[in-house]
Amino acid sequence: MTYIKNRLRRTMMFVPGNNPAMIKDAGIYGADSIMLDLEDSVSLTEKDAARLLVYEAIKTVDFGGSEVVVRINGQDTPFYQEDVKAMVKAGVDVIRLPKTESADMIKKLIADMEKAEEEYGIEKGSIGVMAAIESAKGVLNAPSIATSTDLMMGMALSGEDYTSDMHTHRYPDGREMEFARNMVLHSCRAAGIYAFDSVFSNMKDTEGFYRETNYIHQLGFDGKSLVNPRQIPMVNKVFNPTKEEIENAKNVQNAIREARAKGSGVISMNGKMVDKPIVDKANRVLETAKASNLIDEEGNYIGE
Ligand SMILES: CC(C)(COP(=O)(O)OP(=O)(O)OC[C@H]1O[C@@H](n2cnc3c(N)ncnc32)[C@H](O)[C@@H]1OP(=O)(O)O)[C@@H](O)C(=O)NCCC(=O)NCCSC(=O)C[C@@](O)(CC(=O)O)C(=O)O
Ligand SMILES: [Mg+2]
Repeated sequence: MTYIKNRLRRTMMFVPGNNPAMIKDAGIYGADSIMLDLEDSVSLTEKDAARLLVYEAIKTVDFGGSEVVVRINGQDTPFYQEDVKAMVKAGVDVIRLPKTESADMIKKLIADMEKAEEEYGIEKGSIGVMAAIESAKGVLNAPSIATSTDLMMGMALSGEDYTSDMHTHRYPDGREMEFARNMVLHSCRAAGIYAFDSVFSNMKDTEGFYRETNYIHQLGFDGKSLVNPRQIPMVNKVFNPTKEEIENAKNVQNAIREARAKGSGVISMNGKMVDKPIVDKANRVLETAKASNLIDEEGNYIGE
């Protein structure tokens, strides 16, 4: 496996690293990324067993088209060093560092990965990293964390630990996470990396899940961390462009082509101005549609 810098990353599903049944079938649900977890879903007594299981799984399980990410244990734990070594040796796509609070923590991770890469003869730079932002300190340092290494694939806001650190809870309107969401998102956009929103832990609250997913899609996040396969189609429904949006994007491209042929960079389409930023947005809609297999090579709609 090798880390791919640019790809579709709408859904990143946590899979407990000590659950062989869940790990074995994780690839069938069509998540863009599967995140095998060695941290908080694994009890202290199971840490070594989970590391071995995840190592074997990366080597042997077919995860379909999903990218494989592993959330290792934090740098303040006795499990961290072994986790880094084992995941580098296994050749995981991306390592996710939990509870990241500074650029120095990422620099330490990179140094430890490089040591392991040398030891096991793995190509340097073939494994990406991502940072989970889970505290006030992490949020305030998000801009420097985002730019701490060229191998940074993205950052995720971790709503459960973050709201605990802030002495609050998760509320339906999400106001308690407004500042953190905007800090993480702006840091990611400025650094040109992916931005992931938090898990939504109440599996029964479908309405709440849709409300939150629509909200973070509107803000500009690339995707969301998930805890259950039932959440995958719901996120895709929100993030995938509709047939109407795809048709509109194609019309924008045609309109600007026409305008440029006449020597202009701006044109009116159905009473709305079309210029460069509108064209950039239309291009992004069509790139997402293509990556999600909603249009074919010629741009014809083939989605459901
Ligand atoms: C929540 C629940 C117990 C519900 O169980 P249920 O039994 O009700 O699920 P059902 O829907 O009935 O399952 C139907 C079928 O799907 C299979 N299936 C279910 N879930 C699957 C899955 N995840 N992967 C593969 N397969 C799965 C299941 O095996 C069954 O298969 P089958 O029997 O064959 O039909 C279960 O989903 C689960 O354990 N989730 C993962 C929880 C987890 O990892 N938490 C830690 C990460 S968060 C954190 O740490 C906070 C954070 O750090 C986050 C941050 O940093 O972002 C922060 O601070 O915010
Ligand atoms: Mg957490």
